[in-house]
Amino acid sequence: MSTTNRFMHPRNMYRTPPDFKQLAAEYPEFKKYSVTGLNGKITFDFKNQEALRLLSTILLKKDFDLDVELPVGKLVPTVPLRLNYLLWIEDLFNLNYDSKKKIKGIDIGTGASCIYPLLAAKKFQWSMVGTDINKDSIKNATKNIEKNNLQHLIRVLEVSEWDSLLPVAANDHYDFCMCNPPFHKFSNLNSDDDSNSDKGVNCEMYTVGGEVEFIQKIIQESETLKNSISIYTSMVGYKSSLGLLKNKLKAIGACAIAKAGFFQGQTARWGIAWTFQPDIKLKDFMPNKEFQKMKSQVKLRPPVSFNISDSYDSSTALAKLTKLLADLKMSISLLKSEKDENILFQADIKAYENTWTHQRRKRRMEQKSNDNKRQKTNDNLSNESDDEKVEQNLETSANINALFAATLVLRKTDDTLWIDMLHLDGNRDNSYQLFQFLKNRFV
Ligand SMILES: C[S@@+](CC[C@H](N)C(=O)[O-])C[C@H]1O[C@@H](n2cnc3c(N)ncnc32)[C@H](O)[C@@H]1O
Repeated sequence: MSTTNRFMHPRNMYRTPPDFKQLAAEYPEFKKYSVTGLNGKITFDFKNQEALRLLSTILLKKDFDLDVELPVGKLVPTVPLRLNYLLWIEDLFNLNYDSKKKIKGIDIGTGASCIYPLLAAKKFQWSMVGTDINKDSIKNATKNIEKNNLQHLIRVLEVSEWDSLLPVAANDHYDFCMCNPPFHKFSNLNSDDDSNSDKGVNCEMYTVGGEVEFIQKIIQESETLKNSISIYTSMVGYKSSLGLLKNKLKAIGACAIAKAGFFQGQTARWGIAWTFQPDIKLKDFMPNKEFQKMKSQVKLRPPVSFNISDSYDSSTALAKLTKLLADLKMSISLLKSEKDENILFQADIKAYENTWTHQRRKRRMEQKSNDNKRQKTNDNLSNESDDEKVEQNLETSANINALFAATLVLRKTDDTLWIDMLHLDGNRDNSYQLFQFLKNRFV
């Protein structure tokens, strides 16, 4: 799993990226946009819109058996992001509904691809109404629905910019609504402010007040429609919009509000959901936060220990350990051993820089840099620049946060000397490297 894909939804099949080699072998047109490196690895040109169009078309066919036409000049929908959003909505239904319940939803601004209704119908058998203001998009969306024989589950509606965003008649009930709104404000047109955004035609990506105004309109309509839709949701393009929208929802008395983070490749998007039904539960999906929580839960770890070679007695081992720690420029605060005679040394240690890997190389480089400095000083004796001093100060202040901290213990049981590292906190790779470094010097 690549670093950027580990925050995808756990059920998102693209956590394991597509096998580009296999795609190039199966789809000859794919080769046009991929380059085979000397190591045989295939790299795909993700910046090229034509390449992305082809990739999305292939993935929809291969993984969902959907025949989809993505017209030139229209937004190219990337499949992993669309799936992340739908899977979160599915999570919300899993929390509230029994799995057999038939689900009915609205997709505001379905686009020329009609991607959300197609995926929702094919993958979950949800029945969907998609809306759009663009005639050509509606035409192409209809074509895509017919090509896949999904007319019994999907209907599209051409609406006007001035109509309500939610086409809900009196006595209608929908289980949810979703929306991938035009994110940008018209004032930002051509400002190139989001290099990650999918390239689409203007009305697909731009709207008068940007996404906040667009979603606020959904919020206002929801205030009137209330329980006619059980769960209201929208995708959010800018994280900064989330707070504003949440406040608005609190002000109108939404019973529950939840947020989501959709992370895929280099693109991050967010989601917001709300309900006016007190019996509906909502839950956040913030995979990056859960990852941070998991990391902090492994802070306290069992001791990592090794026993010291017989060639050391207590005093030579203690002398060597204190010298090593001093040479490694670690911060050491000695801890009282609570009268346990077997504990020869106990201290909280903190490392601010990695001084234990590539020691020989570092010594050589230090030597070289000292020689250069000496030469420079000789050339220009009293001319140490203020810039250099500033740089040194910056370096020191940048190191204020420790790389990791641990408690280090040297103890004796029977006739054996032990070193333990416990309560490891911070960068685990670095702390294990230090552990290995000490072990190599004592074993
Ligand atoms: C960012 S695109 C999303 C397209 C598609 N849902 C997707 O995810 O690829 C936004 C869509 O909203 C449509 N749109 C803009 N204003 C609208 C409105 N007032 N009512 C319905 N759709 C609208 C645009 O034409 C465009 O197709």
